[in-house]
Amino acid sequence: MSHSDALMNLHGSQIRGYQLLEPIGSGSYGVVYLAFSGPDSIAIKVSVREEDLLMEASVLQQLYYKNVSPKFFFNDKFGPFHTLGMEILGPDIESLRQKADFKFFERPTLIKFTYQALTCLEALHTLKIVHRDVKLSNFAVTKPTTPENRVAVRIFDFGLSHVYADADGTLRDDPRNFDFKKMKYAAYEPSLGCDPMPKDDICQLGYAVMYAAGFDFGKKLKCPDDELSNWKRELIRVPAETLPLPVQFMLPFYELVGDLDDIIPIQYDLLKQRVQECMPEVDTSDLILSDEDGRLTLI
Ligand SMILES: Nc1ncnc2c1ncn2[C@@H]1O[C@H](COP(=O)(O)OP(=O)(O)OP(=O)(O)O)[C@@H](O)[C@H]1O
Repeated sequence: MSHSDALMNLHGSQIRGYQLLEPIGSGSYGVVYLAFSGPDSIAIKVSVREEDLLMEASVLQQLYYKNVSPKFFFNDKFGPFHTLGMEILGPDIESLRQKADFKFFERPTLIKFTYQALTCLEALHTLKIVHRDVKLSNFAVTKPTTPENRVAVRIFDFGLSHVYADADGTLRDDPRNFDFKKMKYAAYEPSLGCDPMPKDDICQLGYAVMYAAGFDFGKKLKCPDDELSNWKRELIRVPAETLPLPVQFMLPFYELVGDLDDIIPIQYDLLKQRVQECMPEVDTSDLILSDEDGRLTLI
């Protein structure tokens, strides 16, 4: 059996006293299992990529008290695999988008998601860590705990993350040498070959929000490279003329994203203020995962 087949067939295995049940998600390099020990349930990611998993464990440890990511429980070896035990989250934002009417979120949901996702990125960037893989499927909501099913946005999957600077601000190289030019949804500057920086995470968040609003981002990504690159550049230069219709109402946010650079510190409060300005009546903390007859809707 190959390693990737074995990764999918760990049901019943015991890791650190937890019994693995069914896989609840999988990505390019890992499978995430639901695991139980008595009444406790957690998520365990099992992967063959040691370096990425160690990076992920380190980021989760640093974010433990920030309430922006799943809580870290352990990392360990399991035969040829590497494992990461963490708090179990609710559904990821991409699967919730797929379940939404017409496969896009209503405007208030977009505002709440963007606002809370910015809080997640701020916590990460404060640690001088850049995520580099910001997309809807790398955000999830917490498991609902209140009777009205209130949830909060969390960021996860730090396999591509990088500590981009030392405490004194000296920039650090990543020996893994990922080629972000090949990532179709890379922000404009990384798509030209520049190292991704915090502003690029926010730019990618802007793309994710367009997609969540119903813009056919998949089709855009299939454009020839030159056309795609021009569009990304124009989005920064003249957002009012370039923004797709479903997110025109968020122009104040996109204008500020277009002004970000790598020198001036990012003003997260101002970004969040701009998001709020787009719909002042929306309470950005009031995110609900409604469950009507088993149909999950993020509102
Ligand atoms: N803590 C968690 N709780 C619940 N589900 C999770 C958790 N972590 C990950 N998942 C699920 O597992 C899926 C895969 O996880 P993740 O994205 O971390 O794996 P990956 O191999 O790094 O993926 P990618 O190909 O995106 O890099 C996620 O989309 C999500 O549905």
